[in-house]
Amino acid sequence: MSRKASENVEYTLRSLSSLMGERRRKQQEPDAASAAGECSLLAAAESSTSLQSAGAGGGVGDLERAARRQFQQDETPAFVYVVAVFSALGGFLFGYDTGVVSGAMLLLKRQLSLDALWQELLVSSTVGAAVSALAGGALNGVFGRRAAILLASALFTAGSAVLAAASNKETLLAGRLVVGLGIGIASMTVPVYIAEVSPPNLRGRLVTINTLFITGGQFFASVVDGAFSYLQKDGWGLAAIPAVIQFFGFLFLPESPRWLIQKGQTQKARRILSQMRGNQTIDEEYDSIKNNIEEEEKEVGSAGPVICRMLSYPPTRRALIVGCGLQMFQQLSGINTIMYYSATILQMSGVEDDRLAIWLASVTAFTNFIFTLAGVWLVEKVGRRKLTFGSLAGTTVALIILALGFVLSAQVSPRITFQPITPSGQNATCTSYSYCNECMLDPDCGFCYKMNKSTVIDSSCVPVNKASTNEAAWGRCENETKFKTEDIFWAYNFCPTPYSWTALLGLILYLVFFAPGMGPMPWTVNSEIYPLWARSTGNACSSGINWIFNVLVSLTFLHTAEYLTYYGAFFLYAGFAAVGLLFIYGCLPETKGKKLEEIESLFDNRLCTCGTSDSDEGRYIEYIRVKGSNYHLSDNDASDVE
Ligand SMILES: O[C@H]1[C@H](O)[C@@H](O)[C@H](O)[C@@H](O)[C@H]1O
Repeated sequence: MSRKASENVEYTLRSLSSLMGERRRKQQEPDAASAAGECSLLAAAESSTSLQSAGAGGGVGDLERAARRQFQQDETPAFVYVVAVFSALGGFLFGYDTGVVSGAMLLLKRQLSLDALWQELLVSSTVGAAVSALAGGALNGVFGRRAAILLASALFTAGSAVLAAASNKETLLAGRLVVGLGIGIASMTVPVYIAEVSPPNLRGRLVTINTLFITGGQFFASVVDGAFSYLQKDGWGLAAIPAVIQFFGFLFLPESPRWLIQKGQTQKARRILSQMRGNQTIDEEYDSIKNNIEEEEKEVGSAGPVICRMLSYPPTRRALIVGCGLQMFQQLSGINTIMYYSATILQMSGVEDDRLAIWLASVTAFTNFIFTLAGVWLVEKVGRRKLTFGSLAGTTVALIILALGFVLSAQVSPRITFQPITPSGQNATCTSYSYCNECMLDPDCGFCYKMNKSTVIDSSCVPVNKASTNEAAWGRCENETKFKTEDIFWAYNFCPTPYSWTALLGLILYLVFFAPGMGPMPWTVNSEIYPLWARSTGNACSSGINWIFNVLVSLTFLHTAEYLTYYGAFFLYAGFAAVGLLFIYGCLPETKGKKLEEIESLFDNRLCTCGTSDSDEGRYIEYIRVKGSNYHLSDNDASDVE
């Protein structure tokens, strides 16, 4: 801390309380000089007319508000937003390409007669993202953030073109792999880049916009899936449009000034930094970044692979554990299972029509998107730590409700009352089950039944048609168009239940709680907790962990459900989430409002002692540039401060 403090030579660091105390004292003195004195503290800001009049005429409250407005205006030139939005197109592509696969698969498995192995290969080709996210660290370090983003958008464009033109499964797989490589690079680079160009008071919000774009991409993909189901075409090629826009946009956008300073390109870095900060002087920020880089080099050295240096230097080792842990718990709390299987959960709630289920799945994606927007708003208000903790606590409760919905449904699971004769040569496993619940958990079987008012009658368990899970392989449910006219129902992967509303409630609550915190915060926090020399590598590792656990959790869901039942699987996720809560409580420090260069010191203490230093939260520090015009006011009122 003392090391960092010395960087701000021109700055006076005071607690807001003492500053406000001083202001109030002066305000109480009746002579006009007090108002003038007060204003002189702020008069260094370039256009301080409004402040002066507020200070002289209105009270301290008006003065504070005017100052806050003034400085917030000063610190956010539109250019930073443009840069953030162009970068976040990478998030949109990440969301679109991961989201579009489920709908596309429904069509493709018929058109190209894909067997289970090929379907799994195509879905899990995002594993390419894990590989490229890990490799993206070196790429970012050597060639810079801008080059990495350009490469990612080129890969997205090429991959989408291959997917759009693909007429066989091999070409599809190649296209998916290329897109997967793009997703991995974008997912680790974009948050880092946005964090590095943002002013501290907006950093959380701007990085969180990237996750907003991810969930926006997922929502858009679900709408495309719905629309394209009428056209019998898949919408994979569409991703090429934003990819091309991003590519051309980034040809004109600048490199991260922090990376440039690290590479010794100081003149260019200065120019870009001042472009990003509008009318602000950048000396302090520039010096602070530069000093920091030099000190880090002295302290940690520059020999050996970055990951080894990170692991042997306690603050970065701790940051890495926190970053990777957050990404792991994000995935272990089951977000992608919820997203991929939301249509099934909705079908359990009585939605019979496939197409309606696809449309309702876009309502799920929309909920995820809208509540991520709440996260964008909350991140600079309540801070990362409280937001993540509150979000995961709510997610845990929602998972328990979801699991209870499945427990109740299992208890009233319809009995199998009709035993059709298995045609010779066919597997008889399905017909040996006694309850729908057992039948539903076997991926080879489905439940065929009639309804008498609200009671299930004449029910049987029969093998599913391998080519289309909408029909049975033989028997009454063999022909989709025919059985629908005869009032016979087919349930694959679910059972009719009167408790479906509990699962539905759990699903909605899950998204409402997960989306503002656990969705975006792992990305946001990772973009800020590593010092510059370790930032690319730290983000590469944590993004890699995110992708590895993403693939693990989504691919194992059906098997987990087979062994543990649906409610077992959701209780398991709730258990992981509960462990995640302890981890966040103990280990995640608050980074809100801090300069990137200050954050390393938050990891100076032994890991998992954050919970004990909570009393520090709520004390806000204000930097005042005595000469010059940089000025930070915390978002919080003086009354928040002890
Ligand atoms: O932060 C994102 C977001 O929450 C997405 O909805 C999810 O699919 C991703 O896996 C996650 O990393």
